[in-house]
Amino acid sequence: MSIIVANGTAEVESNLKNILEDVSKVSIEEKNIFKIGISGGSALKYFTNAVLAMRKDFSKWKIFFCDERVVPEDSEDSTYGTVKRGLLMKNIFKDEQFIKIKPDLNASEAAKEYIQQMEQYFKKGAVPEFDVLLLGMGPDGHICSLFPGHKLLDETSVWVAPIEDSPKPPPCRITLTLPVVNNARNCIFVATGEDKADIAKKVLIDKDEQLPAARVQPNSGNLYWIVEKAVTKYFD
Ligand SMILES: O=C(O)[C@H](O)[C@@H](O)[C@H](O)[C@H](O)COP(=O)(O)O
Repeated sequence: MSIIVANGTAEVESNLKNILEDVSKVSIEEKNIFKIGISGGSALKYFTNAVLAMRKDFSKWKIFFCDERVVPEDSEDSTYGTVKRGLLMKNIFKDEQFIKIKPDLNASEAAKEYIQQMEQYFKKGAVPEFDVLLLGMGPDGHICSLFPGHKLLDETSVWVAPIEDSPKPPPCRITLTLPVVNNARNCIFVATGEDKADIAKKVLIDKDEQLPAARVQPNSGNLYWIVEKAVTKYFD
């Protein structure tokens, strides 16, 4: 695990940019495609700024969602909608580069349909191997839409699961499951702000596996934590 301590959010973004440039280059050289899963919240903002600073050819990128809220695309809660209102409109990506949910379905149908879309990009019968999963961590230690104490944390039978009782609104979502998260070639967390200091200590120092973020332990991939200095306040 690499913990990268950044002085401020601009340094968070530049570290993220550097890692994404390196790993996307390797993936495209090896396989002619780069498959990344992105999260909502502040991670999405840092992703957007890192991408805007790159000024490169993104045509080989395919962008998936680590989780998504089952809401219409024009809702402020839609992660894809937020991307669409930002990066797409700046003509950085084409709409077809995004693998997105069908928001008219219910959560259960949307999760199944998302798996079918993923099957076009990952080997059938094997756990999908993302090149990068970009993860945020909630103040309760959640990742994707996998919340502490929720039964979905133990879900191993599907790549993508529905959730209809998310403790954080909106309640209906789909989420990658932990076996998929841990099979990624690179998991990159971004965590900023002093309000993440307490939970970051529990996850990174105490390694409390009740917390979803502490259960991100890639099988053979790399794990990066890009954290602002304030997040490491209780590390000593
Ligand atoms: O679907 C969601 O509710 C968010 O995407 C959520 O999972 C987010 O990633 C974390 O809460 C961290 O968000 P912040 O970094 O903004 O605190």
